[in-house]
Amino acid sequence: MLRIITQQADVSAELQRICDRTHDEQVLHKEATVREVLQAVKRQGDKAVLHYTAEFDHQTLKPEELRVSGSELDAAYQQVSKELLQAIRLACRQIEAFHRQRVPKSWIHFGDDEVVLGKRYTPVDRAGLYVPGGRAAYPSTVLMNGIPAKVAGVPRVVMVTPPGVGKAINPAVLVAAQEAGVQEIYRVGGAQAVAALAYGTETIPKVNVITGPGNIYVTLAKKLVYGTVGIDSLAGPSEVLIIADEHANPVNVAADLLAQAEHDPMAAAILLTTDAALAKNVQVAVERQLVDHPRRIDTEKAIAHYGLIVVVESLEAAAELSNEFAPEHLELEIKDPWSLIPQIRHAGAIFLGYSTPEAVGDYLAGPNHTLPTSGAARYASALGVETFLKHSSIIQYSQTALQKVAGAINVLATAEGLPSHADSVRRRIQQEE
Ligand SMILES: NC(=O)c1ccc[n+]([C@@H]2O[C@H](COP(=O)([O-])OP(=O)(O)OC[C@H]3O[C@@H](n4cnc5c(N)ncnc54)[C@H](O)[C@@H]3O)[C@@H](O)[C@H]2O)c1
Ligand SMILES: N[C@H](CO)Cc1c[nH]c[nH+]1
Ligand SMILES: [Zn+2]
Repeated sequence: MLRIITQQADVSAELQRICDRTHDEQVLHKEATVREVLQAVKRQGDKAVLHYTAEFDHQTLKPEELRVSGSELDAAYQQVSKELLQAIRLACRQIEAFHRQRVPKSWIHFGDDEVVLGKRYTPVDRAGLYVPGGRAAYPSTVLMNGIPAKVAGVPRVVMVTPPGVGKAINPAVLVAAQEAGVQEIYRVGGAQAVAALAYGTETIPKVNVITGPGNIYVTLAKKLVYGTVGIDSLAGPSEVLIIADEHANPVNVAADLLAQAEHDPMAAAILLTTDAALAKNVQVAVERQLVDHPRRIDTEKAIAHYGLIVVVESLEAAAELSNEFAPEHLELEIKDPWSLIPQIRHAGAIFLGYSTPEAVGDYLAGPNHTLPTSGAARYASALGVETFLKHSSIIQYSQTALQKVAGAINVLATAEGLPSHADSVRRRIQQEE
């Protein structure tokens, strides 16, 4: 049952508990498992990858089966319906159109005294995309990761995803990969997949950046390999926070809460509402919608542990609580959503109005659905083209320009106790004189 509390109760502490669910003490034993997997893959390569695939995914693979073959890729097109292929292609077009807007561009500025300054963007050489596959198949995540990587111009893009029953990968995932231009796919998931991408194995190449969402094991692994490789953000178990007023439809609000809760027993679903009657009606609607839910057990777990309805005093109070939580997805199911926007400071994606279910963003609105969770939206953002790019600063000085700043550099270098810095400038000035 989805709990209802009022704002008088210690709401902030309760929201913090839900927010911290992936980095609290209860996940420490999972972190120990992940550390063990990372170390083993680093030392033993494919052997460890295959061992953990047998242990956690219950699939016994030979090393040569790790990479998805060309014939399996071709066959996938025969296994998906025409409607699914059309939907994937529509999503592709919309996601690509969105991500092509405002791609960071290199720039150069020619200033006085022949000083040239700028930034030069270059893609990483190799990117590794993690596509989840434990509890559901995610062709949409293939597109959300593969398309920005291709738009960024990454020369080698590889994808990992867990093997399903009979070692097979969901054909929709394989079709989505090909539509996004990704051909190099390995059947491995969890922490062992992240480790393989971070350290490289005999079969799986080491990459420069690992992107993509995943469950607690994947997210902890990404956190631990950060530094050896870059990562997009900590995009862990899904979450939604809905701010709703008395005009919101309780059945729709309930459906949106369940749409995130159904991802994972560690998913979070929170409603902040100014209307006590709506709170009760949503609670009832959630129960009803759970009755025949095909993913009932996991979804109920998420709702029981990380679900909450709070009756708040005002929309402003709701916005403040939402900022404390910093949700992955924020829905504003209120009459004038634009009026609340200035108060929203931290959210991965914001969905405005009664007719914008979060699912539209999950699949095909265009913006990326790989988003920071567990409070990471306070400092991180959606995956984007820039995730696959880095920039080098460009600096060129003429002799005249150097002469003008030599004195100041000398003072700064002396203050820092770094004489060779000062010397490297002074020598050039003296050479000219
Ligand atoms: N934040 C985002 O942007 C976003 C987007 C899409 C999905 N998601 C989240 O991605 C996740 C997908 O999770 P999933 O489980 O379906 O797929 P997954 O691929 O993330 O995880 C499955 C893998 O977890 C590993 N694993 C499972 N149990 C284990 C155990 N006991 N010990 C060690 N490893 C274990 C297995 O190796 C398996 O391959 C969900 O939490 C969903 O909410 C987040
Ligand atoms: N809601 C997920 C992000 O938390 C993305 C997704 C993919 N498919 C369905 N939903
Ligand atoms: Zn979703």
